[in-house]
Amino acid sequence: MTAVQPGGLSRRGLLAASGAGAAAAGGLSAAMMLTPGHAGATPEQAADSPAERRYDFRGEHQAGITTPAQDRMHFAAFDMDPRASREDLVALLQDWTSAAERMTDGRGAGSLGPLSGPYDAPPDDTGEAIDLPPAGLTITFGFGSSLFGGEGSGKDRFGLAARRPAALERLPHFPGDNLRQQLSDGDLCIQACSDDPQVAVHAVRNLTRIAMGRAHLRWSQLGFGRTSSTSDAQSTPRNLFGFKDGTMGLRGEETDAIDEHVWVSSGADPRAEWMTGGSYLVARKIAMRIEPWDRSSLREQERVVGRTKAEGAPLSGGTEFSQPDFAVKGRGGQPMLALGSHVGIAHPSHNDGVRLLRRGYNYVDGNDEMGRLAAGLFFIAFVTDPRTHYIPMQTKMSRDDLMQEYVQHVGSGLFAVPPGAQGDRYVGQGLFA
Ligand SMILES: C=CC1=C(C)c2cc3[nH]c(cc4nc(cc5[nH]c(cc1n2)c(C)c5CCC(=O)O)C(CCC(=O)O)=C4C)c(C)c3C=C
Ligand SMILES: [Fe+2]
Repeated sequence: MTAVQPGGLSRRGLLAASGAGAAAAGGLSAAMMLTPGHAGATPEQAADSPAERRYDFRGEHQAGITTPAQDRMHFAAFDMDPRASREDLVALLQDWTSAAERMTDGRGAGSLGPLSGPYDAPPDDTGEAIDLPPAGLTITFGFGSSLFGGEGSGKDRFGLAARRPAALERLPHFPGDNLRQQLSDGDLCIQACSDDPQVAVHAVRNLTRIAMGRAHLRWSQLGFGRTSSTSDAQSTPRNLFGFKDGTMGLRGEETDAIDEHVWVSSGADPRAEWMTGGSYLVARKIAMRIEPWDRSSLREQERVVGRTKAEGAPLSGGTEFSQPDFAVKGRGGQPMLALGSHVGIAHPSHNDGVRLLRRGYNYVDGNDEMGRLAAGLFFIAFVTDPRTHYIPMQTKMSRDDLMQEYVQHVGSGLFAVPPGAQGDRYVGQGLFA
């Protein structure tokens, strides 16, 4: 996904152009006072300044997948309202498409903006992003299996059962899972990522407002501090265990590997040809047992991860980006890098060559009544097929991963992410053709 030249009227431009305070005081529609023009970044600034960076919403694939992972995330899952029809669903996706296109371009969610329109009506944007550039905002939409009805998901309310992808089943129960229904599943999902948390929250808030009467929030999660790198240009961040995370993640620049492991190819599922160019989003809310971890020795922590805490190098030797060597033996003939370490379990050589495009975030939801941090990792991966690229690896992890002692999966969701909306199409339009 490339950063694009800004177009249209930015939020900052809107404020400047509208003379909003005066308009409001005089009871005028500030929309009438707008003049064309743009006060946003030049392409050079867009390239140089993370705050001014913007990504085109439209394209072959949805943004927010191979886009360089931003630092903040707001993820939200929605259920359709009980009385909503297929026409309501289509209209919602059309409205979400136009709002997402506007907001990722740094404009308000609606055409009038936060300070315009009839004085006696609610503004079509909530306003907390006035003056804020998009900071690389991407908005990515997905469909949950319950949207399609049939096969255990109830009535086919939207006439979609025949087009449900075979890969879009509810994820199975894994040993050790302690899933809460109020943190799992959903008919629809939105992943909003930005380098500014207020911009990501503004996007989800406005999309939720737009959905009113058609769909409602089921659960949501804020994330800070990416735990992955999806571009060669990014340095490796650290997770809440204090380890570098994302060293071996798939990078957007590896286009052949991305085609193989991330995008759904034509012919992959005759029933769901509409998914060509799309992907599957696996979301797992993973609580981390921070206090026991903090009381464990550095030796134990490195043994569990399989990498050094300082540099993130495999325990078999080398530097951060050296390949692990599981044959290297240490004292007493024991492998330097335990096969049960997290890296040992997850390495492609032990998973039929599978690689994941991970896009997770740290989270802290305050603390529990015992004074323990309610913290963890909101794991997101985009995969070509969860049946080959997630379920087998998670099955092994939940059984054999040394890290399992320090984590517990509490939320879960699998969503079909349609290809990007091109031309004047709306996101997911192929599903309704
Ligand atoms: C099923 C997939 C995975 C889950 C769930 C998962 C949770 C999880 N991971 C860490 C920390 C690290 N993971 C690292 C590497 C790594 N993890 C997965 C998959 C899952 N992780 C993969 C495929 C890999 C790459 C393996 C490889 O190719 O070698 C690392 C090492 C650094 C890196 O390569 O990114 C760390 C650290 C936590 C804390 C966590 C759940 C809370
Ligand atoms: Fe991992």
